[in-house]
Amino acid sequence: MSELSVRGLGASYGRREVLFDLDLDLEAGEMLAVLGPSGCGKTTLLRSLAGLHRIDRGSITLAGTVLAAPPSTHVPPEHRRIGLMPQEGGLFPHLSVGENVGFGLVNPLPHKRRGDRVRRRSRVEAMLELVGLPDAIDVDPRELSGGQQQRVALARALAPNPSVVLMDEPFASLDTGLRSGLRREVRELLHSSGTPSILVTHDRTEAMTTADRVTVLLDGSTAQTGTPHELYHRPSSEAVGAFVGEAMMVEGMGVGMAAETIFGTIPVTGVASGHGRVLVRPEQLTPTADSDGDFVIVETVFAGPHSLQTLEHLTSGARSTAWVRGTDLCGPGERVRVQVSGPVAFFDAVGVETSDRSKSVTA
Ligand SMILES: Nc1ncnc2c1ncn2[C@@H]1O[C@H](COP(=O)(O)OP(=O)(O)OP(=O)(O)O)[C@@H](O)[C@H]1O
Repeated sequence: MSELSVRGLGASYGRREVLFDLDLDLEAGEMLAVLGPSGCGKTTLLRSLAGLHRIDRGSITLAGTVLAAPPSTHVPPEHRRIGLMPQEGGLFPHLSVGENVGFGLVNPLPHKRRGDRVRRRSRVEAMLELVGLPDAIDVDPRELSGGQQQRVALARALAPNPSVVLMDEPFASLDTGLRSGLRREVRELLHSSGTPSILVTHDRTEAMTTADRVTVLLDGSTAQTGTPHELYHRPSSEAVGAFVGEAMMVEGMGVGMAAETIFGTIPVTGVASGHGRVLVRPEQLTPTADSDGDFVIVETVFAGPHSLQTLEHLTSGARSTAWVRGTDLCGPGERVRVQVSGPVAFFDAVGVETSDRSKSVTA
């Protein structure tokens, strides 16, 4: 059974519907990324899970307990056992680091607070130790770097021992170098504490390199859920394929386990028939100098370890791009033949991926 299960969730602002019929499952101990473009409803989803936004339809269940199922059930945020790590940390500037981390540990009933102080301090110390800031308890959070503030925010989210941690673009304000280091750190911390988590992001690299599985949210609904590898190599639609990585859509004629394209006959991930399109990634193309080749190099852009070449198909004029390695590359005007290292995903005329296996990972 999933730790957190969302079924048919609908949410709106006034009469404007933002989330539609959304399904999502978070398994015990995993990190799930919710990846989607700006405005697709990611924050609304997190706020709905945390109980800060009332949903219109569907249900949210945590470890077998229904948290929301309108119109009858709406468990308030403080009773959900869900930790929230907002964008930019959201630390209280008038409280010390220790007071921030201990904020959710104060018993709201005054007569139950006796003995709490010692327990609370020891929990705060343990959390600060966990996130690598053991000496920061009395520090003013404004004196910390962006990365340190995010670690305090994680300590605060974990302190009440939540069943799930939700993170809303937690690394967005950090510079690139710090971001990838902290991503790895947070991932390891959450895995070692065994707390399942949801990471909301519009950054596909962040989602694909950090999470165990990724849910792609497009236009307010789940487009596909799978491992990063599944989403990249077996996207269920052209839109998902293009959203998770650089992609070219090339006309093709399905002929069983392969498709005929301008690159020749390429193996496909499923079974293909009729007219459709294949999704080709730039790193799958290998141009080789050949005076009889079907393609001509239009441009080569040096980009460090790889160069990006633009190729034009001589007969159709169709352009494609290839990531190529090496220093002795063909230059503009040179003829090349192009090999594709398949298999590639084939989409039929209505844009649906034709492999049965990919459908099994589609939410
Ligand atoms: N309080 C609000 N009232 C009305 N509309 C809102 C409100 N909050 C968000 N919206 C709208 O709901 C839609 C989804 O917003 P949401 O913030 O959930 O998207 P998002 O995917 O998190 O975007 P971003 O990545 O830019 O933060 C957007 O079109 C937004 O304009």
